[in-house]
Formats: sequence, structure tokens, C-alpha cells
Amino acid sequence: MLEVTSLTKRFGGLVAVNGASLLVDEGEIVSLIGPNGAGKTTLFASIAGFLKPNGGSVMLDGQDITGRKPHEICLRGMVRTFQVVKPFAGLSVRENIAVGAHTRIANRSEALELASAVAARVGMGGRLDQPAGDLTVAGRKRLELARALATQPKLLLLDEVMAGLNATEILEIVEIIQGIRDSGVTILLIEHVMQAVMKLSDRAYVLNYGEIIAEGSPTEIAHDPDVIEAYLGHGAAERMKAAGGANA
Ligand SMILES: Nc1ncnc2c1ncn2[C@@H]1O[C@H](COP(=O)(O)OP(=O)(O)OP(=O)(O)O)[C@@H](O)[C@H]1O
Repeated sequence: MLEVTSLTKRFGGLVAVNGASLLVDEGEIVSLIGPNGAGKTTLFASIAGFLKPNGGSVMLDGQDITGRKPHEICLRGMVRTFQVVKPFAGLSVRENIAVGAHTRIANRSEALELASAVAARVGMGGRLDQPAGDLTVAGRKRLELARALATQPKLLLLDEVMAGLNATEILEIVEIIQGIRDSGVTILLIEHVMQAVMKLSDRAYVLNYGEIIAEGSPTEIAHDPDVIEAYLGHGAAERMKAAGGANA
């Protein structure tokens, strides 16, 4: 469904993403992980049209969408969420979600109707009339998810939807994401919460200094020496092996 080939994005002299390639098949949940500053958000922004890549290509359902505008990419069925969530504070939850629905639906009452249905899918059915400005971090994260879902995507890019959530809230959003996938939406997500990555992902890619250094099932990734080194520093894989930790 999504095919990213040799994507490069530079900021002046800094190569934030360096020849990254990845594939996401229909129906999968794929995670993109990596240390802070590895280039994950830059890669997402380049895939979804918010940044213009310096090289490489992005194909969605066999069509070249490299460098297209976010709105156009959204209409083709791919949408991203943002790490820092900024809802329209003075609007209600339902109205905020309807902003997403208006991507495809011009009619106001139809957009609000879809917004109510989407809110129920993310467990916000009881908060439709609440001002978005009153929501907690967990509520704002769900609202961001709902706004994206209301654009009726086939591929959803989620950027750290679990950041700042407590353990119970993480379990709840993991279930919501599984439900979204079960409803037929393919998902690519950036996540630092490893417990969620392990639970949700069919496969994961690891980005380090702008390059994809590993790909595989979550268990394969967790035991990959290059990944252990990237997270824990040079020589960490050897030290873990010596301590008998490699099979832990
Ligand atoms: N607009 C920008 N201008 C200049 N440099 C940038 C810009 N955006 C990101 N960078 C740099 O590009 C690199 C990759 O940043 P990015 O935010 O993509 O990493 P990340 O893996 O998403 O990090 P985190 O996990 O902390 O969110 C970093 O060195 C960052 O400072």
C-alpha cells in the first residue's frame, strides 16, 4: 500500500533522513521506532507532504505522491496525526472532529453526524459537546486520532499518540488502535512506548541517525544487536551477551 524508496531530507547541512526505504502492506500495523532525533517525525512529514524530500519517492497504492500537498495526499487516503496536539479550544469535541470530516463532506450536518460516529470509535461518544479546550492530554490525543479518522483514511500515520499517557490510558488507546485496524484501516506509527510497539505491531522499522538499521517482527527487533547498540550505546550488545542478557 505504501512504498517509500531511498527517501532523503536535509535541513541545510544536516541530513535528517538518509536514503530511508520502507513498505507497509494493506491491513498491517507497522511501527517506526528509534532514539530521539533519529529522524522519525521528519520521515513522517516527508511521506505525508508536510516537507518536500530532497530525494527518493513515496508511492501510495502504486501512485507516485512524492512532494504532493498534504490535502491532496489526504484525499488519496493517507493522513497523519501530530505529536503536539492543538485542537480548536473554543469548539466542541464534535465540531473539532467535523473539521476532519469536511475533507470529503461539504454538508455541515452530515459532517457532524460522521464526527459523532467517529467519536464513538475512539471512546469519546459521551464528550461530544465538551469544549476541546477542557480535555486532558489523553482526551486531546484521542481527539487528534478522531480528527484524522474523520477524513476516512485507508492509511493512518500516528505520531506518538501515547506520549504523556499513563499505563491505563496506554492500554485503552492500544485497544482503540487495534479496533481501527480491524475496521480496515492500515496503520504506520511512531512510538517510544515499547510495550505498545510490542503489542500492536506486525512489523517494525528502526531508524538511527536518519537511516533504517533494522526491520522485522517486534521480537526480532528487540534482539537485534544493531538496535541494542543504537538505543544503549556502543558495545552494549556485546555486554548484554556477556551478561547472558541477549536471550532475556
Ligand atoms: N525544521 C527543522 N529544521 C532543522 N532541523 C530540523 C528540523 N526538524 C527536525 N530537525 C532535526 O532533524 C533531526 C531529526 O529530527 P526528528 O524530529 O525528525 O527526529 P525524531 O526521531 O522524530 O525525534 P523524537 O523522537 O525526539 O521526536 C534532528 O537532529 C532535528 O534537530
